[in-house]
Amino acid sequence: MTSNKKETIDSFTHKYSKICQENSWIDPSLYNEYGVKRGLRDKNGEGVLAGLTNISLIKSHDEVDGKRIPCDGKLLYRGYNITDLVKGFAHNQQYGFEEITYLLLFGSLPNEEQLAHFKDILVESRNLPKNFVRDVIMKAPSRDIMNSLTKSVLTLASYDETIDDVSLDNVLRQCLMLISIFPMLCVYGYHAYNHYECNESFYIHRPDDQLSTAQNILKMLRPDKQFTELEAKVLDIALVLHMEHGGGNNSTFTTRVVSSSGSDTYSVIAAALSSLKGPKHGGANIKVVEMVADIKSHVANPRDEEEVKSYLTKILNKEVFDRRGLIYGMGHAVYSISDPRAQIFKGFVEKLADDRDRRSDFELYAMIERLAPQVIAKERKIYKGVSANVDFYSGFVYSMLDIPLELYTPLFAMARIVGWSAHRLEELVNADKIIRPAYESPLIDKDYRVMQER
Ligand SMILES: CC(=O)SCCNC(=O)CCNC(=O)[C@H](O)C(C)(C)COP(=O)(O)OP(=O)(O)OC[C@H]1O[C@@H](n2cnc3c(N)ncnc32)[C@H](O)[C@@H]1OP(=O)(O)O
Ligand SMILES: O=C([O-])CC(=O)C(=O)O
Repeated sequence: MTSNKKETIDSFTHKYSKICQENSWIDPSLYNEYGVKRGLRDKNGEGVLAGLTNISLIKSHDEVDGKRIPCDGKLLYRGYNITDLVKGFAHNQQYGFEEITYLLLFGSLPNEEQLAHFKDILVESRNLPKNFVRDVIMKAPSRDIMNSLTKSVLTLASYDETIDDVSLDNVLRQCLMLISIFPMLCVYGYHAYNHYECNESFYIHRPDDQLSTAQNILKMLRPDKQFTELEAKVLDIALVLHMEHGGGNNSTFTTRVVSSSGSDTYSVIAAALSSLKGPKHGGANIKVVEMVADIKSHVANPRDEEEVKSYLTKILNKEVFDRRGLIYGMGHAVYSISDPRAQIFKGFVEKLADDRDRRSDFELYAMIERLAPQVIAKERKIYKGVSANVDFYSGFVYSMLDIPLELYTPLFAMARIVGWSAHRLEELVNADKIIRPAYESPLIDKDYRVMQER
């Protein structure tokens, strides 16, 4: 674009964005007047009921004498406590991602034979169309691997002759294919970016049919294909913790909404990915790591609580960092006292940090986790507690596995594709009704005026 053209457009958008701001503004008091729940949530954090699901259950409070009393967060996948599931496969020295995929999609834990067969099916489903890496992934590589993943998903639709068939067996086939190829789409997308934009060497390692999803991610990522058992097990747990979180989280609700219009699997998943990458949702894991780096580079003594507190206050007041006023990795739309997934991360992050010589970083994270709720409560009106969410420690864990920052949110997607798939199937089986909430409007009638009279 010539600099003249750019100036013309910039001056138009500068002027008209102010007009948009003025004409789009709705008096916040009208939300109360019309009984509209901002963000579809009550002030105490309870979401508007939008559906029923058997896939997972999230508990954040107890009902005592008709009152909501916040409690430690609890998450059940198909009725099983996430903490027990993780303990179960970790105790058996197994990888959990494939087993929990089976559980979330089909509703029950697999026996050995069912799991072995299911793993074979995932391997069989892991097929990229001929030359897809060359023709799609290597074209216009971007630092934003979520966008590159979305591009790949939408392009895959062109290779599917039954794209519009929303019968369950076809949708399940499409979902299994996406679940098994997401790691390739993300890791190869990163390699293309790293080569073309960062001048690094380009290599494509193929996944190994005998390895688990977590092992294959590390194998495809590393130049020498090498990783330790501990690294792969830690990544596997991280994947399991991110697989599913009810029907109401922003990306799964998007899955439900777009599925309800009758759209195809590729479009549904592209929409869910677009939701997940937002910094208030899955994109927060990148932001947390950037925020902690920013704190380290601006606070003279990161061990000094008062200095860290004062910097966190500046973040909240939009004076520093990305000036959005958010302390990333803290707070949740549902949980108040704790997010069980953050607790599980915390259970092993300290030991991992000691192993990796990152003790001082761990201490800073732990300090932020302790101070942020106090700072947020002081500066904002809090109706329920604020605590660390799943995104708080995940990025730190990935950094200790030497996973590049660009892949943090894509890793969330590689796991959540399973939850989205289960919800898409559940929506198609049960609801079969277009989702269409209502918007109240304070508009008044205006008389139309022809162009010459305006
Ligand atoms: C996988 C996931 O999606 S987990 C969430 C990942 N996102 C983040 O970590 C980003 C930081 N956190 C946030 O932005 C928020 O906590 C959210 C979006 C997750 C939840 O927001 P809400 O549902 O509005 O939470 P809640 O009702 O408890 O918030 C009360 C007030 O505190 C503010 N608040 C909550 N958490 C934070 C935070 N981390 N930083 C700054 N302000 C916060 C809210 O903006 C809200 O203020 P408002 O009424 O002026 O809008
Ligand atoms: O439930 C939410 O709103 C966000 C969340 O934690 C998730 O999707 O994992």
